[in-house]
Amino acid sequence: MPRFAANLSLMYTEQPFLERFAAAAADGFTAVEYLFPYAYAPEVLADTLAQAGLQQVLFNAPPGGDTPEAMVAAWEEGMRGTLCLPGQEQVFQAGVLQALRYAQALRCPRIHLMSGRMPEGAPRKLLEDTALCNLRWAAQAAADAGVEVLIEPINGRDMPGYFLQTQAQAHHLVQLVAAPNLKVQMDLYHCQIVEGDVAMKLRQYLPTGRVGHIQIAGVPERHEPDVGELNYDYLFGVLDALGYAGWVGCEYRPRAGTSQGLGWLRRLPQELSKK
Ligand SMILES: O=C(O)C(=O)CO
Repeated sequence: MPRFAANLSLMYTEQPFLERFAAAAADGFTAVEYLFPYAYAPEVLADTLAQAGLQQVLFNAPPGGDTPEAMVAAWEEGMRGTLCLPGQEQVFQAGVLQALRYAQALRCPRIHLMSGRMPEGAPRKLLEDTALCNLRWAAQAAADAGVEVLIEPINGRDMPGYFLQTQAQAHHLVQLVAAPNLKVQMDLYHCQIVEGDVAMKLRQYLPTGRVGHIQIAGVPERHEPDVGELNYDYLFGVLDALGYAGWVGCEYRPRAGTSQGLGWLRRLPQELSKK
């Protein structure tokens, strides 16, 4: 069975952020991911992880902005990364360097670079060239720090105009850059909304070795993975059959209480998550 990480941006929101770590550990998780660490000093987060006995497996580079306040403002204004944005290269690079500093302090092996929303009227080729240039730079900077960088296709219903929406688009960029530490973050929720055929997409892409992280949620409401149009018991079997050894991030909004909603996990025939 896969190894599951709690996503502390969407789960345990009943509690203040720093208390979510202990709550996840109390429910048996040994790993966490979340969107952004920048509102807290890295030492505070490292201590919180250590006290809860958790490992950090993923977080995002800044969505835009160059201070914690500006990053929050950028997110609230709808910025969803700068990877594909011409003219934002310096903001992109500063954000990656900031993320790598946190990754080292938190011993986190991978970071997600959000690709951004397409500016109206911008030619896709220009955005793709910008993304490629930025990815080459980021993969090298991250390799020097021993960290993987990920890009993720995200559905355009949740993020209208998002640059990367299909698995094929993300894998195309990863193949062009051809850096061993650049991979795709495959969120099965987004995959089902945009293109469907999820089991076959797993069978197509996992054997390439280009998928570095998986995330899950029920479709269409992004609740627990035991509700909605995807059959996750079946998909977890597909992951096992394909020998997927990475983490599966639980990036969903609990319907009515995070711990109360973990029945789907408790019913799985294995320890809750493995180191
Ligand atoms: O919205 C998502 O799926 C993300 O992973 C954002 O980082």
